[in-house]
Amino acid sequence: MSTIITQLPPMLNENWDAQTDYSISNAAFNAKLAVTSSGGSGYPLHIDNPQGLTVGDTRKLTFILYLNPSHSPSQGGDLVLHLRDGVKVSVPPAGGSAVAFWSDCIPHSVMETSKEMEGEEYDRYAITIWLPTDDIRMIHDPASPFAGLKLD
Ligand SMILES: O=C(O)CCC(=O)C(=O)O
Ligand SMILES: [Fe+2]
Repeated sequence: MSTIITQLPPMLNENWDAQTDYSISNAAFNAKLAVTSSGGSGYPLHIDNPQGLTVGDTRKLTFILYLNPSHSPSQGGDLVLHLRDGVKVSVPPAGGSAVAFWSDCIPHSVMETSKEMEGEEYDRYAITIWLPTDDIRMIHDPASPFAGLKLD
């Protein structure tokens, strides 16, 4: 995990162009390992950083790594990104897959995990790392093409 935290910001920052320099910080804001058991609750629709600078929250990028090597679609627990024009993108929490999205504007939800099947317990493991920006103008930037995705 520390490898992700140290290598992701420089990797991303090398690839912005002049107009979209999101200046992802080398300082990880926070990280969590979430474990949801079979038949566990999901997350309702939310934005990770809805209040931003009003509460001093500079989180810009949410990076999630899933650790479920034998995941099957019937186990549920998909992350759903709610994009513009009603477009939804489902991300199954399959082991080894990772997803990144803007913490300050992309609404997302997580489907409930299915009840245990044939006596088999299913735990859903997700590591989330939130990366702040060093350029606070990037938080809730109205010029961002994603600005319209924010739910108030
Ligand atoms: O575990 C996931 O797929 C997403 C979790 C999430 O949205 C959150 O912790 O804010
Ligand atoms: Fe979230």
